[in-house]
Amino acid sequence: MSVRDELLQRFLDAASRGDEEALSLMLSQSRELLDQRGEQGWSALMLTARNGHYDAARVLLSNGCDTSVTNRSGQTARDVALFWGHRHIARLLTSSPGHHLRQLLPSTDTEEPDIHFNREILDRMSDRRSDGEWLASRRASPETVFLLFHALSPLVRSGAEREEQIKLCKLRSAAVQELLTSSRTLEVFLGVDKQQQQQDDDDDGMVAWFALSTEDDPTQLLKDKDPSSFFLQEAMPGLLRLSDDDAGVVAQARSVLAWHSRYRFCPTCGGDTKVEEAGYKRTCLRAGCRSLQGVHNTCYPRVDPVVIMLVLHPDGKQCMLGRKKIFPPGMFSCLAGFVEPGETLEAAVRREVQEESGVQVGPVQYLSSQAWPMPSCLMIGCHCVAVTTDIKVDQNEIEEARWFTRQQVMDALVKDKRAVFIMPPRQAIAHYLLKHWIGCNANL
Ligand SMILES: NC(=O)c1ccc[n+]([C@@H]2O[C@H](COP(=O)([O-])OP(=O)(O)OC[C@H]3O[C@@H](n4cnc5c(N)ncnc54)[C@H](O)[C@@H]3O)[C@@H](O)[C@H]2O)c1
Ligand SMILES: [Mg+2]
Ligand SMILES: [Mg+2]
Ligand SMILES: [Mg+2]
Ligand SMILES: [Zn+2]
Repeated sequence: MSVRDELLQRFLDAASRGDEEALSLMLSQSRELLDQRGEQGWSALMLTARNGHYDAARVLLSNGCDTSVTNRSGQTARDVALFWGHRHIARLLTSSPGHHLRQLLPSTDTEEPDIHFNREILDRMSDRRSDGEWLASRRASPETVFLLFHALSPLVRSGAEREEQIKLCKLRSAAVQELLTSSRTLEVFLGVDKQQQQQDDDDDGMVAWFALSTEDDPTQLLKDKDPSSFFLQEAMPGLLRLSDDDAGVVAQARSVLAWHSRYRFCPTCGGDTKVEEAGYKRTCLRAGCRSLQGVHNTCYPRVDPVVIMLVLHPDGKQCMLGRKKIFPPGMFSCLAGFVEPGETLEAAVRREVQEESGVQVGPVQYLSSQAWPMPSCLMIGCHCVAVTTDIKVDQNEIEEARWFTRQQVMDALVKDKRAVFIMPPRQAIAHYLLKHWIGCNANL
């Protein structure tokens, strides 16, 4: 008997005996044993079904075992379980493949999280974007709010309540007259204040917000404005210091402005473009350009979908987190990656996890999303369950990845002195994915 045959025989014997520990141990060393069949064409799952070993069958299922495999008589493990009267095992095997892994996913019937960048205090009123007359009246109104940006950085001042907090400078019409008429200014209509709108549904009562991006020398500009104001230096972590209300507006404004700065010329023919729809469209000026026919998505602000996922261990007790070299020391976070063309979210999750950690993923479940304006990502937050557990990181993308227990995540969350890692900041959806997983455990 070859070494391989001997190993398989030992694995099948463990299944016949219902020895869960031996099964788990052998699978952690050689996963390919999982669906292999012995001399009679019987797989380990069929043997647990034959002998009524419910827990051992669960171990095999939680490792992603294939329930559709048949023996030489064409019976599946479920057929075997029914024949020998083990109805509870038959029921276990009736569920769809991956059912047991799926049970490890936390519940999704929660409120939409109010995380940083996600709050919408403005009604975007896209139907007004082409209403020149209305826009002009809003521009001239003394109530209107103008946010100033330079090189994608908003004009801010230090918050009064907490030192680390910063506030957007909300300028009025009189303060921006010169900027409004300058060819070096780009204007984007952001929307109208929702709260105000509820109180007063008259058109003139609406408080409109605009973003103005200027190419003028910022030091010169600041001289005659509020001396305590400044253009925020680093987007990260700078933008995380904004209040939730301000952050939501900046997510919208900064992403649209970033698109303008990257798409000045027509991506189809390289021609000059003009800005339309109050900053929401760039149209090619070259007659006959293909971008003028049909809907061309390069004419509109772009969003890059990114999947971000908390990978759960098949034992349900651990999760995988990784570190990029640029992270602050000690910080670990969820893996993430850009969705590629022609890919579903689930496929993107599986591919990115496999690329970055070498771990294979089974079921994937969407939880919630977050706007991430650096420059224009949409973070799509998911939980997923691994079907393999050996980590082999791609050093180009990730410095290190590890499995952490629930307790270790709890310790990091409450910043306990026993904490072995630092959580991603509360403003990141990664933080929320971790918190949600922890929260779903009734024992904690
Ligand atoms: N909010 C959060 O909690 C959070 C956490 C992690 C990452 N993020 C954001 O998600 C983004 C993507 O994560 P990642 O860097 O791990 O992605 P990733 O794993 O796909 O790797 C990024 C690299 O892939 C390449 N790439 C492939 N497609 C790309 C595309 N469409 N645009 C740009 N680069 C592309 C580039 O070389 C880039 O350096 C990050 O830039 C970051 O801003 C947010
Ligand atoms: Mg990647
Ligand atoms: Mg990545
Ligand atoms: Mg990628
Ligand atoms: Zn063109």
